[in-house]
Amino acid sequence: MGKHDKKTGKGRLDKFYRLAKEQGYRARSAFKLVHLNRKYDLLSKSKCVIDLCAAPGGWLQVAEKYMPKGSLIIGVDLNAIKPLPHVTTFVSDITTPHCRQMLKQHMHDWKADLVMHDGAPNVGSAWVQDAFTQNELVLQSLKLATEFLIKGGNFVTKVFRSQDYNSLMWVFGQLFKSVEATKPPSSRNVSAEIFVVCRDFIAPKHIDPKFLDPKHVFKDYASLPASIIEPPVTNPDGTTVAATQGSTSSAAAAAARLAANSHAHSNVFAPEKKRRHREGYADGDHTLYHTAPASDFVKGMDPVIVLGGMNRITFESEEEKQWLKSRHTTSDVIANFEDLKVLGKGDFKALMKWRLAIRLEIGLDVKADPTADATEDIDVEPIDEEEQITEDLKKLQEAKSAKTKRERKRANEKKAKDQLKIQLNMTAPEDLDTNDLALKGEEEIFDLEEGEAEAKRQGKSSKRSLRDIVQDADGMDESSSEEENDDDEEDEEILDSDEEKEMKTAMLEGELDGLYETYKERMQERDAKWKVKNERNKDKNFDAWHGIKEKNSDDEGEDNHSEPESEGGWDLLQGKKANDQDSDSDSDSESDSDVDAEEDEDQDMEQVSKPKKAKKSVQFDQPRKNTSLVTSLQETEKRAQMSRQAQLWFDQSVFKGVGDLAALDGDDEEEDEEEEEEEVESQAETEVADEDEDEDEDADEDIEMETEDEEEGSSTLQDEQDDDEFEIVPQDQDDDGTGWDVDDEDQDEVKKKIIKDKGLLTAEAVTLATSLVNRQITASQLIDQGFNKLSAFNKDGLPSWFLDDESKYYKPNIPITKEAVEALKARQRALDARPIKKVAEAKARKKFKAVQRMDKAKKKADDVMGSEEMGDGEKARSVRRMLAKAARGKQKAAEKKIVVAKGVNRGVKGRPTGVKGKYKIVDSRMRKEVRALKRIKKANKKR
Ligand SMILES: C[S@@+](CC[C@H](N)C(=O)[O-])C[C@H]1O[C@@H](n2cnc3c(N)ncnc32)[C@H](O)[C@@H]1O
Repeated sequence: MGKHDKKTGKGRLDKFYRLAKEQGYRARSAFKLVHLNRKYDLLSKSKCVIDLCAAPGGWLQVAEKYMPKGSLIIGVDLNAIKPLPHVTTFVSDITTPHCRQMLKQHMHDWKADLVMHDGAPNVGSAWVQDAFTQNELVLQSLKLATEFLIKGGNFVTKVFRSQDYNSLMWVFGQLFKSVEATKPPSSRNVSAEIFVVCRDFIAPKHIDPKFLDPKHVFKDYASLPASIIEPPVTNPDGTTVAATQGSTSSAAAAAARLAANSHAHSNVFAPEKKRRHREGYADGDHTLYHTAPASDFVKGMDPVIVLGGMNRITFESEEEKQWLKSRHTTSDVIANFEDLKVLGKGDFKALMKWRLAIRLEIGLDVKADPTADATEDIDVEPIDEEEQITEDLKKLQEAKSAKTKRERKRANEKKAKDQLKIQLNMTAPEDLDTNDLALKGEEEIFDLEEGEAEAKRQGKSSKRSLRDIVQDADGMDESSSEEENDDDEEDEEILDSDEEKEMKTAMLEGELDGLYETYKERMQERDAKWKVKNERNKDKNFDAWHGIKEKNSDDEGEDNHSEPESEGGWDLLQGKKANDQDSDSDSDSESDSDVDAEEDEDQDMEQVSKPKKAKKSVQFDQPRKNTSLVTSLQETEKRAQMSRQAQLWFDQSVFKGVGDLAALDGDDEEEDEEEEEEEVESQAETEVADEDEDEDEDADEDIEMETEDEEEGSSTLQDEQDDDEFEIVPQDQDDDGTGWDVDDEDQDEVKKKIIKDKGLLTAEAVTLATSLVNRQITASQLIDQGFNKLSAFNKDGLPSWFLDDESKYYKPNIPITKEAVEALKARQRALDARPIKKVAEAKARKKFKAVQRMDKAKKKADDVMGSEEMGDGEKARSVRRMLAKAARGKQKAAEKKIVVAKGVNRGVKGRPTGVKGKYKIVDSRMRKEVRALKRIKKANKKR
C-alpha cells in the first residue's frame, strides 16, 4: 500500500480509518466491502470467494467475518498478505497466467460464488489512480471472474470513472443479469472510484475474447504502444484471453504513459504527483525508463521538458564527456542527472544554472556586458595629476561607501527573507534574533509611515509604487532618501561580478516578487471587505449605531484633507491593514489562523519595537476603534456614558420643574413605551380579572337567581355580599313595588309555602326565628322594630348616583348569630350531599313502581286472556293497551279547563268550540259564588 500524508488529502485519518483500527481491520477499505455487503448481501450466501488484489487483507477479513463458517476464501496480491485465519493467500500478479494457475490449484475444481476486485495499479511506491490502467486491471479481473465464477455468481469491482467507464459497464451487462454501480459511504468523495456490483453471472459457454480485450473495449487502446498490447493466448478450456506476460503489466503501462506525458514541468518538482492522461503512449515509447543525452538538455530549446520527461541524463559523446570535466559539473550535478525523478527545487535550479554555465562555456550564450558597450561610446579625456588624485580619493570614498551599502543591502536582503518567512508563517518570530535588522524593519515600517504622513502633511507627493513600498518594507532606513536610492542603483554596478550581481538581483527580485505577491494577494483578498467598510463609512446613520466611526464627520473630513488618499501608497497599505484587522474581527470567512497570525504579528511588533510602542498604538489602536466588534462595545459604553452625562446635565437645578425630560431621551421613550405596555398589560390583567370576576358574578348571579327563585326577595345576606363586590345597578321602581306588596295575599302565601317546604333560607331569618322561639324577642317587638327610618324611605326624585350609594349603605342592619350561620351551612352541606343519594333512591323507587305496575298489568292480562267472553282480537288489543299503560306509568291527570259559558253559549251542552282536553263548563255566577265562599272561609280562619 502506498504511504500518504496522514494529515492531509487521501491519507487523512477519517472516521473509517479510526473505525478500522478499532475493529481490527487491516485497511479502512474494509468498510467499503462492509457497506457493499450490507446493501447487496454478497457474503452470507457465498461459500467460495476470490479476492483479487487483496493486500493487506481488509476485504478478506470482512469476507471471513460475514461468510458461513468453513467457506473457501482465497486472496491474491502482488504484495504478500499476512496470514489470516481461514483464508488462503498467495502472491501473484493477477494479470499473469501464474495467478490463474495458482487460483486453479487452490480452487480444486470449485467455482466461486463471488469474485472481488479492489485493485489499484501500483508503480514503484506511488499509487497511480490512473483510470485507464485501473480499468485495464478491472478487465483482467473480469477475465478471471468469467473463468472462476459459478453460474449465478457475483462479481464486485472497483472502477474509476473515465471515458471507458461506459464501455466497461456495457461489457459487464453482457455477462451479468444485474449490474449496478454504487459508491459506498466509506469511499472518499474526492476519489473517482466507484464500485460496480455485477450479479447473477450468465456463464455463457463461449465468451467472445473481444469482450475482455482492452483493444476492443477501451477507446484509447489503439494508441497504446504495441509492447503492452499483448498477443492473445488460448486457454486450455478453449476461451481466448489476452496474455499478460511479465513485464507488460498495466502498472508498467501507467508508468510509461506518465513518463511520456507532456506535463513534464509539473512532474519535475513533484515526481510522485502524477496526472491522468488518457491519450495513451507517445508513438514508439514503450519503455518505463527514459534517458536523454546531456546535449539535448544543454543545447535543446526546452530543458525543462527534458528534466521532466526523462529519468536520467547521459554523457556519452566526447563533447558531453568534456562537460563532465568542467568546474561547474559538481558531484551534486552529476548525482542529480542520475535520477531526474527525485529532483527538488534546488536541484532543478542547480541543473538549470549548470546548463547556463556550460552554454556560456561553449559559446552558445554570450555574457551580457553592458559596460563594454558603455566604454565603447565614452571618450576618455586625459586628466592632470591633481585631478587624478582627487579622482582616486573620490573612488576610494565611493568604494568605502559602496562597501557599507553592500553590507546594508545584504542585511536588507536577509531581513526581507525573514519578513517573507514571517508572513508565510514559516518561521516563528521568536526564532528570529530580536536584534535582527529584519525585525528592525518593522519599526521602520512605522517610521516610514509616519515620515510619509509627515511628508503628506507638508504637501509632498505621496504617490509611490507598490514596489517602492515593498522596498521600503524591506528595511530601508528612515534616513533612506531618494538620493540614497539612486546611490543604491549606482552601487549595484559596483557589485563583485556580473554573474554575482545577476544572481543576487535575481534572488532579490524573486524575494521581492514573492513578498510583493504575498502582499498583493492579501490586498486583493481583503479589498472587497475594505470596500464594504468604506461603504459603511459613508452611511453615517449606520455608523452612528454601529460605532464604525468614533470621530464625527468633520474630524474625518479633516483627516481626509490632511492625509489625501494615495492609491497604492503606504497609507493605503496601512489603511487596508487596519481594515483587514477590522475584517478579520468581523468576518467569519477569515481563518482563525490568519487572525492569529496577524495578532502574533502585532504582538511581535510590540515585543520588538518597544520604543515605538506609543506610535504603534496610534497606528493600530485607531483602526481597532473602527472595528465594529470592538467599537460596538465601546459605542454601547459611550452611549451609556452619554446617557449618564445627559442625566447629570438634566439634573441641574435649571431643569428642575421642566416637564418630562425623560421624554427627550430615546431610551426614556422606550421606557414610556414600556410603561404604556405595562399599563396595557395591567389593563389586560384587570380585564382578565374583571372577566374572572364577571364569571364569578355570573356564577353568583346564578346562585342568586336560584335563591331569588326560591326565596323571592328575601335575601339580605347575599345582597350584602353583592354590595361589596359588584356594581350596583339602580333598580326599577316597579321592581321595588312588586317585591314588597304586602297587600298581595298571594305573595305572603308563596313565601310561607317556600318557608314551609325549604325552611328559612337566610341567616337573618334564622336568627329572628331563633330569637322568637327562644323568647328573646316578642312578635310585637319585632313589628315595632319594623317601623324605622328605613321603612319610610321615599326614593322618588332622587338621582341615580344617590340611590346607588344608598342601596349600598342605607339598609336595615338585621343582626345575625353565629349559630344561625352554622345551622344554614349545615343544611346546605346536607343539600349538597343529597342529590346522589336522592337520585338513586328516586330511580329505585321509579323502577320498583314500574315493576309493580307491570306485575299488575300481567295479572290483568291473564284475566283478560282467560275470559271467554272476549274474542281473540279484542283480547290482544286489550292486553296491548294494558301493558302500554303500565309501561307509561301514572301520568299527571290533565288539568281541567273551566269554561264559562256566556251569552248565546249559556246552557249549550257538549264540547265548546276551540277547547281541547278535559273541560268543565260553568256559568259566571257559579264562579263568583265559589270565589266568595273561599274568601269567607279564609276570613273565618283568620279570626
Ligand atoms: C486498494 S489495495 C486493496 C485493498 C484491499 N481490498 C483491502 O481491503 O485490504 C489495492 C491492491 O491492489 C494490488 N494490485 C495492484 N495491481 C495488482 C496486480 N496486477 N496483481 C495483483 N495485485 C495488484 C496492490 O498490490 C494493492 O495491494
